[in-house]
This record gives sequence, structure tokens and C-alpha cells, in this order.
Amino acid sequence: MLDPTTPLQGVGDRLASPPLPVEIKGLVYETGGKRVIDEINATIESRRITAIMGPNGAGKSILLRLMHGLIAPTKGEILWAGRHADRPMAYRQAMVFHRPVLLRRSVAANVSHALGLRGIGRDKRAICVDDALRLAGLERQASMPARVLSGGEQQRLCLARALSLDPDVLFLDEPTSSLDPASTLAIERLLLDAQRRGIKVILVTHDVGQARRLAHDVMFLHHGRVIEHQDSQDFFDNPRSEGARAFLSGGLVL
Ligand SMILES: Nc1ncnc2c1ncn2[C@@H]1O[C@H](COP(=O)(O)OP(=O)(O)OP(=O)(O)O)[C@@H](O)[C@H]1O
Repeated sequence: MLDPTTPLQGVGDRLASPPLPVEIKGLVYETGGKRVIDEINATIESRRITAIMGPNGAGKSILLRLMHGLIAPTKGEILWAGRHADRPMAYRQAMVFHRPVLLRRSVAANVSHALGLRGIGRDKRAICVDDALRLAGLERQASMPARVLSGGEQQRLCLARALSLDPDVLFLDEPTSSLDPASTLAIERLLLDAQRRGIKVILVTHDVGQARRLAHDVMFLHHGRVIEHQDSQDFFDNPRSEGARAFLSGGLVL
């Protein structure tokens, strides 16, 4: 199983602190003739873990993709410590998707390839790969094809690969939705460890327990808008909006 106690070697170009605040200004995203992100204005200041929550179709994944620069907004902008994300900044971000996205290569080659894309030399890459696989508890599977790993193991590999890049910012889109409770807790320990090492973690989750365990602040989306954004304790103890109250009590949010 994962061993988050030993820090990763990482690629070593991480900033001393993540580029905060994140300022989301007048953000709009339209696709298929539909406005799916509708004038979002929000500021994330905390260095701790931010959870993005909301009902299905609220726009959480799209917002994460916009923040990571995978898609461009129709209108508006996102500033990181006052700057637009340029290529070097984007290189210091990593993302773990809802479903594992892996190459048809070995477990080790999946990590090595990602490091190679960042220009990491062969010797350092080998150390980083070992580190990442140890962290993921996948050392024994290093030479196996990644596609034969179980779903949970594949997701652990994706997270270890992302962490091996030692990013300033780590985005995760429902990373544990298909994992068993033990794997989920192991991943959560890794995320807390990453945050303690100064990585800004922004996590989309439907799992209220997970957000309570991990998040410092919660951004609640509904119909492409931020309905509330507050410290997680306040959000869970005293949600301000009807939508969030219904969501937290398991009601259908329409
Ligand atoms: N290419 C597209 N064309 C049309 N609509 C789209 C497209 N991509 C996303 N959408 C719509 O945008 C809305 C937001 O999608 P998004 O995946 O961000 O939701 P989500 O909050 O992550 O939902 P879930 O919790 O179900 O994963 C949804 O209504 C979705 O149908």
C-alpha cells in the first residue's frame, strides 16, 4: 500500500510556495450552444486543500479544466499570483482525472514518460520512478503493462505519476470515486502529505466525508455558478444556500 511517509524526490523545480491567490474573474465557458460556466468570480487564497463540490452537471470538471488550462474560457480570466498561466507555470501543474489515463506501456514507463516530457534526464528519472512506485506501493508491478493493473492500482499510479512531477498545483477530478475505502484513505493521506509539502491541491469530489476530512475551503457550484465559497467547517455546519443544504442532506438539487 501507499507509503506517504517518505517524500518524493520529485523533479525539483517547484516554487517555494504555490502561485496564490488564484483569482477567477468573470469566467464564462460555452459549449454546444450552452453556457456551462456562467460568470464565475472567486478567489482561492488558502494554501491548504480546496474542494469543489456540487450536483451532477454543475460545471465542476469544466472549471477544473479551465483552471488547468486544458480548455480556454469563452470570456474572463484566471490569474495565479496576479499572472496569467504561461507554459512554465502550466508545466508546474498536474492533474489526475476521474478515470485513470495511462499509456499502453509498463507501469514504470508511464511515470518515466511523464518525467521525460518535463526534460528530466535519464538518471534522475530512474530515481523519481522508483520513488513514485514505492509511494504507490507498485514497485513489484513496475515492469507489468499498466493496463493489467486493477482500477484502484491504476488510479494510484496516476496520482504517483502526478506527484513525481512535484507540481506547485495538483488538480484532481473525483480521484477516488471508484476506489475501495482503504485505497481512498491511502490516497487521502498522500494528498494531505502533498499539501504539507507545499503543493496546492484543488479537488473535485462528491464525497462529503472526503471533503470534511481534507478540505480547508469548499467552493459549491450549481448551474455553472459559484453559489458559495467558505471555510469547510462553516460550509458543512452552516451552508448558506438552499442548494448546498439540499446537497448535503442528500436531496436532489435541481
Ligand atoms: N462538449 C459539450 N457539449 C455540450 N455540453 C457539455 C459539453 N461538455 C460539458 N457539457 C455540459 O456542461 C455541464 C457541466 O459539465 P461538467 O462535466 O463540468 O459537470 P460536473 O459538475 O463535473 O458533473 P458530474 O458531477 O456529473 O461529473 C454539463 O451539463 C454537461 O452536460
